[in-house]
Amino acid sequence: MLEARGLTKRYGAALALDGLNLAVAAGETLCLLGANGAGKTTTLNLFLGFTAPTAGAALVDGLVVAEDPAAARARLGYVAEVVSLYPSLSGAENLAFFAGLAGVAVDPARRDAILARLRFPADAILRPAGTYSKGMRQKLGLAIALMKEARVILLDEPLSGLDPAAANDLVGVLRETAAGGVALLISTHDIFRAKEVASRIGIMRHGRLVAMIDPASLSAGELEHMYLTHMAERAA
Ligand SMILES: Nc1ncnc2c1ncn2[C@@H]1O[C@H](COP(=O)(O)OP(=O)(O)OP(=O)(O)O)[C@@H](O)[C@H]1O
Repeated sequence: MLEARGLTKRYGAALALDGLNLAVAAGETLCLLGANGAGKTTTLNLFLGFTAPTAGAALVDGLVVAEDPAAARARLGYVAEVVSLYPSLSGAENLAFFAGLAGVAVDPARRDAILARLRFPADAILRPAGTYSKGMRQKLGLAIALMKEARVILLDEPLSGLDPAAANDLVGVLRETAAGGVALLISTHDIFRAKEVASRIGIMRHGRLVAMIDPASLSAGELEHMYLTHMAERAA
C-alpha cells in the first residue's frame, strides 16, 4: 500500500532523506523511530504530497504521489501530531466537515461506534472542539481517518503528550485497525509503544533507514538497547 523507492529530499544543502526504500503492506504497521531530524516527518510529508521529492518516488496504492498528489491523498488518512480542528465547532461538526471533504457522509451510528471504540466520551462530541484535551483531539483525528475508511493511515507522533490511559486506548484501536487490513505508518519516539503496536520497526538516522526490526524478536529492553546503540554510533 505504501512504497518508498530511493526517496530523497534535500532542503538546500541539507539532505533530509537519503535514498529511503521501504514498503508497508495492507494489515502491517511500520513504526519509524529516530532522533530529532532523522527524517521521519519528511517521509510522511512526501507520502502526503505536501512536498516533492528531490529524487526517487513515494507511492500510495501504486500511485506515484508527486504525479497526482490529490489522488494519492484521497486514499490516505492522516493524523497530524497536533490535530487541527475548528475550535468553535463541536467534535461532531468537525468530524462531519472533514469526512465531508473526503466525500464521506457521516452515519451517526457508525460514528458513535468508532468513538466508542476509541473511548471518546460520548457527551463530549457535542462540545466545542476548542475545549478538548490533546488525547481527545488525537482520538477525533483518528476517528476522521476511520470514518473515511482509508486503507492507509499515516500518524505523526500520535502518542506524544498523551496520558497512559489515552495512549493505551489509541494503541488498542491502532492494532484493531491494522488487523482489519489497513496499512499504518507511524512516526514515534516511544520505543515501548512502538513495540506494542508495530509489525516492524524502522530506525532512521540522518535520513537513512539504518535498521529494520521485527519487534516480536526482541524484548523491550533489547529494543531500547539496539536503538541507543544506533544513536550512539551517530555521536561517535
Ligand atoms: N521545510 C524545511 N526546510 C529546511 N529543512 C527542513 C525542512 N523540513 C525538515 N527539514 C530538515 O530535514 C531534516 C529532517 O527533518 P524531519 O522533520 O523529517 O525529522 P524528524 O525525524 O521528523 O524529527 P522530529 O523527531 O524532530 O520530528 C532535519 O535536518 C530538518 O531540519
